[in-house]
Amino acid sequence: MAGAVSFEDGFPAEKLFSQGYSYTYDDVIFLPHYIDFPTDSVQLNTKLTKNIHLSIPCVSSPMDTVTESYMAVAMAYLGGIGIIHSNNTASEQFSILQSAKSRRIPVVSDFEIKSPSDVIESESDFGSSSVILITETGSRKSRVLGYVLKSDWMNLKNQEGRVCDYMTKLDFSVPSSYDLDQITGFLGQKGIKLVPTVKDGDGEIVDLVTMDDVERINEFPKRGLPSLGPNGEFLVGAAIGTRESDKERLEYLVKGGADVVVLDSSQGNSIYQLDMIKYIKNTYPQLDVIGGNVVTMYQAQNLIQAGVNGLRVGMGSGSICTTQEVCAVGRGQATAVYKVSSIASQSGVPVIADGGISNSGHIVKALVLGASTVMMGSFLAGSTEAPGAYEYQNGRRVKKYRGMGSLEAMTKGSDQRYLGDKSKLKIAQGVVGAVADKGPILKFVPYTMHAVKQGFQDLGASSLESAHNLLRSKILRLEVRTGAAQVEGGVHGLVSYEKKSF
Ligand SMILES: NC(=O)C1=CN([C@@H]2O[C@H](COP(=O)(O)OP(=O)(O)OC[C@H]3O[C@@H](n4cnc5c(N)ncnc54)[C@H](O)[C@@H]3O)[C@@H](O)[C@H]2O)C=CC1
Ligand SMILES: O=c1[nH]c(=O)c2[nH+]cn([C@@H]3O[C@H](COP(=O)(O)O)[C@@H](O)[C@H]3O)c2[nH]1
Ligand SMILES: [K+]
Repeated sequence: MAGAVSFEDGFPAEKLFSQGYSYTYDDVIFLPHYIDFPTDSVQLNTKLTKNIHLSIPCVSSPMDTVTESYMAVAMAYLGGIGIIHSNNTASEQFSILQSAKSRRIPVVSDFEIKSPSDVIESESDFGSSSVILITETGSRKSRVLGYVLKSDWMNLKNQEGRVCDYMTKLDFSVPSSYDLDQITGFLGQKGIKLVPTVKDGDGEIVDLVTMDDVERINEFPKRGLPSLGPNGEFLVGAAIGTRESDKERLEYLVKGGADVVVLDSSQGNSIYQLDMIKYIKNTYPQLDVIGGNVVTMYQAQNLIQAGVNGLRVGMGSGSICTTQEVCAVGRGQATAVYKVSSIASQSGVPVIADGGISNSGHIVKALVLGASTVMMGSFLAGSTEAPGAYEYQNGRRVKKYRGMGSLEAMTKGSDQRYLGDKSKLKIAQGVVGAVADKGPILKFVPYTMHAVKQGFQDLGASSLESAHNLLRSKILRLEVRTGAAQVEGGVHGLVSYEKKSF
C-alpha cells in the first residue's frame, strides 16, 4: 500500500450520505485508490444470506418476465442465483421450481416429442428447435426411441411417411443430474450427436442436449463455481407474498426444494411481513428468508429483529417502477444501499441491492457501498434465458419486460382478480415495456463480472470484504457528480459512435 494519507481529498461515505440528499448510482463517483494486484485476483464470491454462499454477486429478480426455470438454471450455473416469481398459482410456481431443480445444464431446449407412428407434416412441427424426439407414447414420461433432425427431414424424399420409418435410433439417455463435463464425456465416448436427460425415479425427460449446445456453452467465457446445494442440485430461490394463502404456497415451495424465500413487497416494514417472518422461522427453521424491500435503517432494523437472513433494498429505483411518482415514497438507490448496509452489517445480515442496475459501474457502486449482491430485472430481461418469445418492434428484436406492479402483471391478461372485482381499486406502480435482445446471459454476465473486477482493482479492493472495510475506514473516498460531470463521464461531443462493450 502507498504512503499514509495526510490530506483531505473527496468525501468519506459517512459524510457524503448525511447531507440530506437522496443520491442514486449515477450521482456519485468513487475516487481511484492504489493498485497492487492484477484484475484476475479480485474475488467476487459473496453471501446472498447469512447461510447461502455464491461465487458471483448476481441475483435475478422474481419477475414474470425475468425468472423462470431457464433463468434460474443459468444463474446458478454462473455462480449466482435466480428467484422464481410468484405471479402464478402455487402449483405453477412449484413446477417451475422443480423444473429448475432437476436441471444441471443451462440449455434452453424447447423441443417437440412425437410417437413412432406420428407423421411430421411441415417444418413448423419442429417449432424453434432443430430436432424432434421420438418416444414410445409421444410423451415425456416414456422410453426414448430416436430423433429426427430438421436438416435430415428437409432432405427426405418421402416426408409423408411415419417417423419410425426414417428416425435415427437412439438407445441412450443420461440422468438429469449430469453436469456439462459428464455430458460432454458421454457424447464423446458414445460418438452420438445428442442425448436426452431424464429425471431419476420416474424417468421423465427433462432436456435434450446436443453436441452443438455443449460446444457453444464451453466457448463462453470462464465463470465462477456453480451454486450448488448439499444434494448437488442448483440453488434456486422463490418469491412469496405475505397473505394467508402464501403459507400454502410456501409449503409447496419447501416440498419443491426452494433454498431461500424472498418476501416480495415494495414496503417490507409491515405487520404482515413481520408476522410472516415469525411464521416461517417457527415452521421451517432451516429455511433462509429474505425480507424487504426496505430503504431506511429503521425499516431494516425491524426486519433484522424479526429474524431475516437477508435484506432486499430498493424502492422505486427499478427501471419499470413508478412507485416514487405514484406514492411519493422511496429513496435514491445509492443512499438506500449505503444506509441499510451500514446497519445490516452490524448484525451480519447481507444486503441485496435491488433495481436500477444498468451497467457494470452500477454493480461496482452497489457492492462497494455495502451490498453483498445485486438483484437485476431489466439487465437480464431480453436475454435468451428470460421467459417469453422475441418479437420485433421497429425492426429491433425485443422481449417484453414488465413491472410486477403494472396493471398487466396484476391482472395477468385474462385473470379476473382485478377486472372482476370492482370493489377493489388497483393502482399501477409499474409499466409494461420491452428490452432489446441481449443474447445469452451465459455470455454477457461473465464479461460484466470482469468489468466489475476492473472497477474493484481501480479502488484497490481485492474482494467485497476489502471494499466494505476500505469504505468504512474512510480510505475510499467519493464525490457527487454535477450534471456537467455526468455528461463528461459519458460519451460526448461525437457526431456518431458505436458502443460495443465486449
Ligand atoms: N421495489 C419496488 O420499488 C417495488 C416493487 N414492486 C413489486 O410489485 C409487486 C407487488 O408489490 P406490493 O404491491 O408492494 O405487494 P404487497 O403484497 O406487499 O402489497 C400489496 C398490498 O397488500 C397488502 N397486504 C399484504 N399482506 C397483507 C395481509 N396479510 N393482509 C392484508 N393486507 C396485506 C399491502 O399492505 C399492500 O396494500 C412485488 O413483486 C414488488 O416487488 C412494486 C412497487 C415497488
Ligand atoms: O415500482 C415498481 N413497480 C413495479 O411494477 C415493479 N416490478 C418490479 N419492481 C422492482 O424493480 C426491480 C427491478 O428493477 P430493474 O429493472 O431496474 O433491475 C425488481 O427487482 C423490483 O424490486 C417494481 N417496482
Ligand atoms: K423508477
